[in-house]
Amino acid sequence: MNQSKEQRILNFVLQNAVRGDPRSVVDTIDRYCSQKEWAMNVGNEKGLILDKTVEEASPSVALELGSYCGYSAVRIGRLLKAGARLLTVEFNPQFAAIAKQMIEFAGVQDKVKLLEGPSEEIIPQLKKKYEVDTLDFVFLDHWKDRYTPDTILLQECNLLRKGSVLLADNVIFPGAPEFLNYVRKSPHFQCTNYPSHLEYMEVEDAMEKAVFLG
Ligand SMILES: O=C(NC/C=C/[C@H]1O[C@@H](Sc2ccncc2)[C@H](O)[C@@H]1O)c1cc([N+](=O)[O-])cc(O)c1O
Ligand SMILES: [Mg+2]
Repeated sequence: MNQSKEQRILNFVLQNAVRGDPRSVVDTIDRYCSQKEWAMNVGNEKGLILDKTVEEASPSVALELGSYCGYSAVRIGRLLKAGARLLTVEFNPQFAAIAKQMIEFAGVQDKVKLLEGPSEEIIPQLKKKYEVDTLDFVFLDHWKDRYTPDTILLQECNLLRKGSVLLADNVIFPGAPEFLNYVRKSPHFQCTNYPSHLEYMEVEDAMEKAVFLG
């Protein structure tokens, strides 16, 4: 049975990146996906915006919705301070298996935990089952029509506190118009837009930061 694109990306990392070196894993995925096969990793241009936002938030507990191959889980995990943790949610079993191997190869498995299941099931379990009080940082990069319902669900589950930072990928392409409308109209969020480009392409894209005001 021929391999999936995601398996080919993982194999390329296993053969070309340096085990235990998250930066080399990120760079190797970017090299493969810009030269061989496009894939929906956040990429290096938007990745720099992600890095700066994570460093500024300096989260103790972070959540990622949509692990895919683990690119941004590794990218975020490498920046976390001692004792901090990232929970990354993936519901596709094939992608979850790839992401777990990517996280382990990069050596960030002590900081990054992959939770397998849909976000709407996992989010309500975070407090009791995963011992989360509130989330300091949330990266939204899963199905674009889930951004708004999951942002509402995070609030309903009391997982956000004054200053919690949400960062959403792809608000221009493929686009998340109802999410932009929701957070920009809500009195509970302070929004900032970061124009950029779609990963590995010259297509316009942007990220949106929404800070919860309580
Ligand atoms: O569609 C995109 N992303 C959807 C991502 C989806 C990821 O999250 C889960 S869905 C899930 C995970 C957790 N809970 C519920 C659902 C999927 O299994 C996949 O791993 C996308 C598309 C483009 N593009 O150019 O077309 C560019 C991008 O940067 C993108 O992020
Ligand atoms: Mg994306």
